[in-house]
Amino acid sequence: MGFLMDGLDAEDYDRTYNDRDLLRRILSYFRPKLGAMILVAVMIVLGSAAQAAIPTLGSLAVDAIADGTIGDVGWLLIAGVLGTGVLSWGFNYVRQKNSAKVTGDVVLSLREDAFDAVLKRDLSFYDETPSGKIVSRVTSDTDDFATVSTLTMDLISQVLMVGFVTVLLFVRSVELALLTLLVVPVVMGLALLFRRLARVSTRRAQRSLSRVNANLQETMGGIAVAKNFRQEQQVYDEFRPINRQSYQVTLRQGFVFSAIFPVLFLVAGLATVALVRLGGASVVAGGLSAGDWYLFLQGVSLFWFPLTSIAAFWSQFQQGLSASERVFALIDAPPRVVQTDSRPAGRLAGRIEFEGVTFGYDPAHPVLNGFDLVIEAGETVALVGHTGAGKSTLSKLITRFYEFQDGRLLIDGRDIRTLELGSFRKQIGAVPQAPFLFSGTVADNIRYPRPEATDEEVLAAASAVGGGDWIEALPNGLETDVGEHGRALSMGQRQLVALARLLVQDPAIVVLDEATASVDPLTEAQIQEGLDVVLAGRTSIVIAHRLSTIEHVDRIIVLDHGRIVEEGDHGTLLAAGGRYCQVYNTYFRHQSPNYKAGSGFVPVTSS
Ligand SMILES: Nc1ncnc2c1ncn2[C@@H]1O[C@H](COP(=O)(O)OP(=O)(O)OP(=O)(O)O)[C@@H](O)[C@H]1O
Repeated sequence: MGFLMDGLDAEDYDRTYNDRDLLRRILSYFRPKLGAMILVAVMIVLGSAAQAAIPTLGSLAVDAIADGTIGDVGWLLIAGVLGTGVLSWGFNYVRQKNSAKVTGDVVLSLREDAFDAVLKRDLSFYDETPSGKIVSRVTSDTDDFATVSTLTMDLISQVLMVGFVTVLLFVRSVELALLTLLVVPVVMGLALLFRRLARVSTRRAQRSLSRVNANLQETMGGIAVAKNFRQEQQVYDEFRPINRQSYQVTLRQGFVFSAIFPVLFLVAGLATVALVRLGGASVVAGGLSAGDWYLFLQGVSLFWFPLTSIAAFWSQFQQGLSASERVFALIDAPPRVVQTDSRPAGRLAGRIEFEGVTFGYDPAHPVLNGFDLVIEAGETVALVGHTGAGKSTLSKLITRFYEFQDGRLLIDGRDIRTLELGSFRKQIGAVPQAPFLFSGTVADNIRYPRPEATDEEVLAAASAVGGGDWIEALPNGLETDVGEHGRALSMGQRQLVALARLLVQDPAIVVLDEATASVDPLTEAQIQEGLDVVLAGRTSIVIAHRLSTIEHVDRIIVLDHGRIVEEGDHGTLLAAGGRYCQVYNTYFRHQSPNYKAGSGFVPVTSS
């Protein structure tokens, strides 16, 4: 059981809505479709009446055969059955057409709302939630939700038909009708019991499917790396248990669902046997006509079918409900990053001040504890330190990925929480290690932060980076298609595009996570030149991985376990022989042009 349920826990933002709230929320999506739904309801009533009329006509025919009048009324009855059949088809057609439209429209708006909510989520949300799981909520969960509306309409139509049939049965024989109805509470009791089981197993099945999706998504994203390292087998080995878990959980769901029918059919079968026996005896004794008896037997099957499908309905209905719960939870997920005000940031100078900032991804385990740091406007600072020291964490707080728990973070002396996020982010240029390029041309990607930028502005930005020579190396210059995720460009070219993009954005603060991938010396020089141009006049925080960067920045900050252990410029720090030298020996020493294996160590004299 443990293995079976591994990884099927709810997401952080999942919640349980009470039935009333959930229903109210669902109905709010249907309210705009009231007209079409009324039409559907009318068609359901007419269609159900037409369906109930056919066995009645049949029973009249049986009676007519019994009393020998079939020759006179036969054609009339045939015409009646034909007419009712055609009408029934017509009612059904109008109903299906309109209900498909209602369902489609509801899914459309729900999916739009879900996608809108996804776009509004904090960046920490994407840091923590596998994209496959998000995709699954926006696609398959909204689809499952649609089944709720289809099923509800089916249920209403079936309940109505049961109503018509019940009235007919009571008109013919009160005793037999009561006998038929006796079994209803048993069936409904079983259905309700089943409902609880179905809800739990359905939720698990949905979660296991989204786990499969998340795994697939991640695998596809990193397929090149996996293949490079010949890790196909390991990738497969990771997928297998997740897929098997989905199989097991879905199988279990199937077992739960299929268990109910044999039980229900058994109860229904016993009731039919009793009716055949008692009704038959009544016909023989003359208390009931043959036509009535026929109507009862037909009526019972008309009666049972909806009852059993109401029971089955619960399972799918629950599936739809828990899917809608998942979509609403996504839409309602509270933001982590909370602004206390929304004052326009305006053009910032770029002074950044951490004042006693405490932050932990898990608040119980802070990564930063009472952290202080001032970065002056226009200063270029390199953050260095061993892996896990807290370099990315600092940049994620400045870019407002995450909410810190204590202290203050001031930008130009203003509390970062009081700035309107949209205008603040326009002033922040963040460049990740592997810059992401969207499908389209190089020019489209450079223009991305400011779509109204003219061709001249785009060309000027591209030319300013690395002297612009790199554009000539592209097969179609700035019109070169970058391919999916920029795969048609080299790593170095992607970085140059990202730098040109920054120039078009013109932010006051740049947060740059330097690429670790090595590029050829020419591109390296172009990137360095590009950086000089792009960072000039802006406050820059560089998570440094390149020797040429640390040699040129105004100040290097050495971090260790979320604390500043040393700061100063490259020369001074090297001379000091402290913690910086350890970091230098580990990460930067070998990048020197004069490097020979095993050489270039800087002696560490204090730490
Ligand atoms: N999304 C996250 N959730 C939980 N813990 C995290 C998360 N990101 C980072 N951490 C933890 O926070 C600490 C600081 O990580 P951070 O990424 O800031 O280090 P870093 O100095 O940037 O390291 P690297 O050079 O490897 O990127 C580490 O202990 C890390 O495990």
